Amino acid sequence: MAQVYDRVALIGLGLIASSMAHAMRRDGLAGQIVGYAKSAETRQTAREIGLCDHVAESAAEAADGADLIVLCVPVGAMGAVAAEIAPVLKPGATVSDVGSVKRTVIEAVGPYIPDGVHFIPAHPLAGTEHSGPRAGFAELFDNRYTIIVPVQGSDTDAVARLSALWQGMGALVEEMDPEHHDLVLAVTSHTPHLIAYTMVGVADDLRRVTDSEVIKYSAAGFRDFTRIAASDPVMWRDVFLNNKEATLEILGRFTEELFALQRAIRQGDGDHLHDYFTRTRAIRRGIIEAGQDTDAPDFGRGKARKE
Ligand SMILES: NC(=O)c1ccc[n+]([C@@H]2O[C@H](COP(=O)([O-])OP(=O)(O)OC[C@H]3O[C@@H](n4cnc5c(N)ncnc54)[C@H](O)[C@@H]3O)[C@@H](O)[C@H]2O)c1
Ligand SMILES: O=C(O)C(=O)C[C@]1(C(=O)O)C=C[C@@H](O)C=C1
Repeated sequence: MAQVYDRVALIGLGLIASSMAHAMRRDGLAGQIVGYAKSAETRQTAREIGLCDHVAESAAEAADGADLIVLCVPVGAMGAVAAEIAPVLKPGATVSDVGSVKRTVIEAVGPYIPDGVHFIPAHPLAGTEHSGPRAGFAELFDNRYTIIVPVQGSDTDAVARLSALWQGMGALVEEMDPEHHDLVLAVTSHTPHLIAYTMVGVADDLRRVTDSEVIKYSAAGFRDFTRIAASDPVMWRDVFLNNKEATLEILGRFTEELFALQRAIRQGDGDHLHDYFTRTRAIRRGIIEAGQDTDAPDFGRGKARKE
């Protein structure tokens, strides 16, 4: 694929930024990649592994002269970074981000974007429990959705160009409005993470109390919970503080269902349990039959990735 942007600045050099750097290089999508992270240790690591063409000493130095600036920092840090880079943004440049929450990021960053600069928030629905500049890999976004969340008056050419970059990095691109994004992600990502954190905490408490080996002998499902619960605490603290309304709404519904199942177990109501599990099994099967399982070997064939 041809180059999409001349100079790309990545602010924050963790899992997502480093994966973007590898993916952009794999496909020659950027003429030059400049990076910056707050911690000197991270900047040093990025230099050692040759992650970018240049590692800057400030966010403003990285953003200066860039055609695309992508904010890859925890959601709670987006506004401060936007304030820092605002004075050096060149006319016609695009500022984007990869934050897991969209409405509060738009509120925090939007006011700093000068006239003549495009602001196009985005969110790749891809990740791992690892963080930092060594965690990235070029294939992270392959066949995964990236949600672009255009703000009012977003320039269509600038949106198309950013979409082309994400498609070049292997992603399937869709657009959503911020409120819808935050609600969908509260269901599919944020609340499930909270449940995993809770379950791992409960198991850990139990281990201490009984001195049994619940974690050592955990089966596959629980092992997945522990993987998710190993995710970066700063990132996830910021997700919940910034998607309060939607996660509280989904948690409320979750708790109601959980109480109903708890009552069914207590009362020996096998029909309730059987009906419930039959319904949830049908959901998984429906996803697979509809060809919506992005892990299926033939998913997205011919849609996004070039062979
Ligand atoms: N990890 C995931 O699964 C995942 C998936 C999609 C989107 N996201 C979002 O992407 C963003 C980055 O997540 P990540 O997983 O790459 O995190 P990470 O912890 O791997 O990296 C974050 C980076 O930001 C830097 N940083 C923190 N505050 C900063 C500041 N004020 N100025 C400059 N640099 C700063 C850190 O030094 C680090 O290099 C977050 O907003 C997160 O919500 C994460
Ligand atoms: O696979 C994982 O480790 C993830 O949790 C990735 C995951 C997700 O919930 O799917 C986590 C947060 C993001 O904003 C997007 C993707």
